[in-house]
Amino acid sequence: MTSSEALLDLAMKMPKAELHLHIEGTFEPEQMFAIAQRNQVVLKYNSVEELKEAYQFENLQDFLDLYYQGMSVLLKEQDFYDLTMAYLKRVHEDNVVHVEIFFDPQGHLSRGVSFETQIKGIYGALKDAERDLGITFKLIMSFLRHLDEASAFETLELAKPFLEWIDGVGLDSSEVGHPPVKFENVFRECKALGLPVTAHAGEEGPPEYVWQALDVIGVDRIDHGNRALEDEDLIATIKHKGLTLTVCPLSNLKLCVVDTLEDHPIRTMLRYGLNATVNSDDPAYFGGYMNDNFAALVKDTGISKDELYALACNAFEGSWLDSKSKQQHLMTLKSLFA
Ligand SMILES: Nc1ncnc2[nH]cnc12
Ligand SMILES: [Zn+2]
Repeated sequence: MTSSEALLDLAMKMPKAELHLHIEGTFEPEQMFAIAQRNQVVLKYNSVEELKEAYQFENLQDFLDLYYQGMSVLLKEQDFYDLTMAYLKRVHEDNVVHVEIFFDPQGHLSRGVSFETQIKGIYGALKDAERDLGITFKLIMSFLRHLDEASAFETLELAKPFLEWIDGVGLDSSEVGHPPVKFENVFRECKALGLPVTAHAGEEGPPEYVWQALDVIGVDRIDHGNRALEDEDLIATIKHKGLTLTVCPLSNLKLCVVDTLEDHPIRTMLRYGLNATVNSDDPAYFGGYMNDNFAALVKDTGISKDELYALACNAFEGSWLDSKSKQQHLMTLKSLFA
C-alpha cells in the first residue's frame, strides 16, 4: 500500500462524528420518488435521472430552491422516520459513531405538517439507530433565516413540549441579507432555556456576519465559517474562544464557495489553530457522505496524517457529548493513529 492509500484507508476506517448535517438534505432521489408516490404527491421532475440532472448549483440559493421542493413530499411521521433511518444506516457504513443533526421545522410547518409529526419521526429513528447501530446523537432545531423573527418565536413555542428531545438550536437557509442580528431576541430566549446555539455564518455571508454570530448571538459553534479567514482579528477571536468550525468540503465545492478542492481553506484553518471539522451538510445533493468528504480531502488537498487526526479529534471535542464520552472516542482515535 502506498502512503496515500494507507491514509485513505485510515480515513475511511476511523470513527467519526458528524456535526453539520441537515436531515432534509439526505433525501436521496430514489427515496424522494418512493415517498412522493406513497403520499400521492407529484414532483416537478419525471424521473430520478431528471431530478439528478437538476443538481447543478451556482450558489446557495440555487440549491435551497431545490431543497425546499424536495422536502415537500414529507408529510407523515413515517416519512421523517424513513428519511432519518436511511441516513443513519448509510453513515454507519462510513464508521460514523455520533451525529448532531439539524431539522428545519419551518420548512414543514408552512406545508401543514405539525411539529409533533416531524420530531416524532426523526427522534424515533435516532433512538432506534442508537439501540440497533450504536450511533449516539444530538438533535438541533434550526431556524430559517429568510423568514422573520416572529416565525422563529412561533416555532420555539411549538418546540417547548419537546425540549427534552432537542439538544440545541441553529440558524440556516439564505445567508446574505439575513444577518444573525435579525434573530438576536429569539436566540436570547433559547439560551435562557439552556439550549446550546450554533449558526451558519461565513458560508456566503461576510466576516461581519460571523462577528454577529459570536458577539450578538453568542454561538457555541460556527457552521462553515469559511469567510472568517478574510479577517485576522476574527481568526484570532475564534481561536481564542476555542470555537469549532463545522466545515463542509463537498458542499463548498458544489455551491461554488470554492472553485476547486485544492483551494479549500480547511488546511489553512488548521494551520491557524482553528478547530475545523469535516461534515457533509446535504449529502444527497452534494455528491457525498462523510467518507466521500474525507476521501476527497485525501485525494485533492494533500492532507497529512497529523491533519487527518486533528480533524477527527476536533469533531468529538466540538460535539455536545459529555466529557467522558468525548474522552473515550479520543482515546480510540489516539490508539488508531499511534
Ligand atoms: N449549506 C446550507 N447553508 C444554509 N442553509 C442550508 N440548509 C441546508 N443546507 C444549507
Ligand atoms: Zn448547512
